Amino acid sequence: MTQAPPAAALLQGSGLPPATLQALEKYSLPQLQALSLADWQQLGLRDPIRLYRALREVNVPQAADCSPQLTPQPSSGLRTDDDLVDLGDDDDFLTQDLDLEGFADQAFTLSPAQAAPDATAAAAAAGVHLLNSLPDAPKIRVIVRKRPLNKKELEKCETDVLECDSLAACLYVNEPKTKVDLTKYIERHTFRFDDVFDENVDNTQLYNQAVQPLVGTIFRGGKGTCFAYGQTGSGKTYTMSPLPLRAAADMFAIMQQETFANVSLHVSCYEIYGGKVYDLLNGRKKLEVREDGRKRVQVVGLREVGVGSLEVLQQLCDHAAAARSTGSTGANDESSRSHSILCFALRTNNEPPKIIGKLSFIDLAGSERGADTYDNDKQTRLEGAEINKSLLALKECIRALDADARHIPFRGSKLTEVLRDSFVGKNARTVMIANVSPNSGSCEHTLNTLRYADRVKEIRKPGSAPGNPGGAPAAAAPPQPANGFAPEPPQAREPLPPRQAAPQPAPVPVGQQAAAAGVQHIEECMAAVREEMNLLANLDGSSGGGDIERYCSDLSALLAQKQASLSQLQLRLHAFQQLMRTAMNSRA
Ligand SMILES: Nc1ncnc2c1ncn2[C@@H]1O[C@H](COP(=O)(O)OP(=O)(O)OP(=O)(O)O)[C@@H](O)[C@H]1O
Repeated sequence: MTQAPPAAALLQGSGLPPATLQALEKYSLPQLQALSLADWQQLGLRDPIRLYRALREVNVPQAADCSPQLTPQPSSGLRTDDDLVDLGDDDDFLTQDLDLEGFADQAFTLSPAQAAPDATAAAAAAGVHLLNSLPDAPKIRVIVRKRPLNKKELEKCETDVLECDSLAACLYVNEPKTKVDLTKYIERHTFRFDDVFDENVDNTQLYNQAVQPLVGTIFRGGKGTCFAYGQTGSGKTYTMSPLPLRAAADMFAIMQQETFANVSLHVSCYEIYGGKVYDLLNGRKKLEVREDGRKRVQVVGLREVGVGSLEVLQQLCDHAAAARSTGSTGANDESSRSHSILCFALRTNNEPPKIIGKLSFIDLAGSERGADTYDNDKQTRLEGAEINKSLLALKECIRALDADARHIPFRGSKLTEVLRDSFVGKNARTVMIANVSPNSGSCEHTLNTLRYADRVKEIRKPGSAPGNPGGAPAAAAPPQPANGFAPEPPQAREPLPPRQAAPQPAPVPVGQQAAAAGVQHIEECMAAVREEMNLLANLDGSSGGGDIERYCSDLSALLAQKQASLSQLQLRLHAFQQLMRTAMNSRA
């Protein structure tokens, strides 16, 4: 313990209770500064929020010594001055509409100093150029990434069932099927997204094309969210893990310009596992999610760390990755069963600090859960049901956001609850990356992933460009940022055709088509039963009124789906009967 002057002496008259001041006799300001609110609580310091505010009022020197470490802390190069931030309790730190005060009137142009030909000016100029070159991101962008066949799949002589047409942003799935007479055939499904990346596209290309525009978004006072969805082993982590570093490199470059001299980058990282939230930068500390008086959801006590370099960020990412939990399931031994969320915040350095932009990267849990329902114990089943619930809720929220719906069902899961702040607001932008495996053995899961992604964006009417949902007129397009920066318009793509996920049957005789329709119906029924079982398993975990209400509404949605499927089958059968009659009449 250091012999520096006790914090108590500097905090006399700050309004802190005598008991707290007495406890502070043991600590210096730098020591306190190096700890989080949670650490203070562990040290027995009462009322940490008041303490934090009192510390803000005194001229707190930079932390030179981080001695009383209670929890694992990434060490070298860390800026600890903002470790004390508690997103959950201080309103100054989270604003519904991000605060661009001080930036609002500034155009991103070179100052005379920046125009001077020295290294600093050149870096600043590069930052200006980079920001100006980033187009505004569309409101919701859905892309698909196919991974290559892996060694194991090649050894098993599995075929590649995916064909990508990147120019047309189309993906074709050649699904191997068996007819009722046991002959084999291929059913071809066509999907179209905002972008389709084949196995030759590397992480750099993916970042530049799909994710980098989000960096521009956050420097213009917006919020960016990028998440990866897909079955276990489809490449979510491979895709997501380099993105934060690449984004941070661009952020640091942009921050070289004078306009952002007073802005610094901060990161937090947490995991949602079984509906509970764990801090990945604070020894997997369990965190509570609460709604504050202004109905804003806060992750209380989440540790946020100032990041001054890519090296430090790399260390933090490694630390978080190691802390992320994996479980063993019947579906995959190394399956990741949690959602991990890494969140960047751009803050001003003045007091109180203001957030000017937020960027979140989410590596979702594996989307496949059917196998868990049968193969594993109750705990695993419950986890699977929780994951299903959150993925369903996520889809519904994005669909509602894209449709500018008045009610967004954020309360549907913990995941959507904590993401609410990232999704809402006129300058919120989302990129969904659907990862798919190419092997024939994964065909069913691949189709499920593509249908999920397709549903996320299906409600955009033909004629509406990405980011301009529902074919709304130009006046309803995302507004210009307040800072005067004029972004390039989102890249125009020809209007999306109506939903194309419905299987296109190969030209086979009418009788076989009818049988195939029957088989498809059986498969849909089985999927619905599995879904119902998941809902029930989930209900099993608790008997709260909210859960029962959710169960009823989920089940009711499922039943509606079943009814629609039955009606569709009846229509198809009727059409087949007509065709058969016509054929028989023409023969007679
Ligand atoms: N585009 C790609 N190019 C080359 N290899 C890839 C690609 N995508 C994934 N892989 C490889 O495939 C394997 C599985 O990828 P990854 O771990 O990212 O899957 P995941 O979807 O995150 O799975 P989980 O849900 O279990 O975490 C890894 O060995 C990874 O290196």
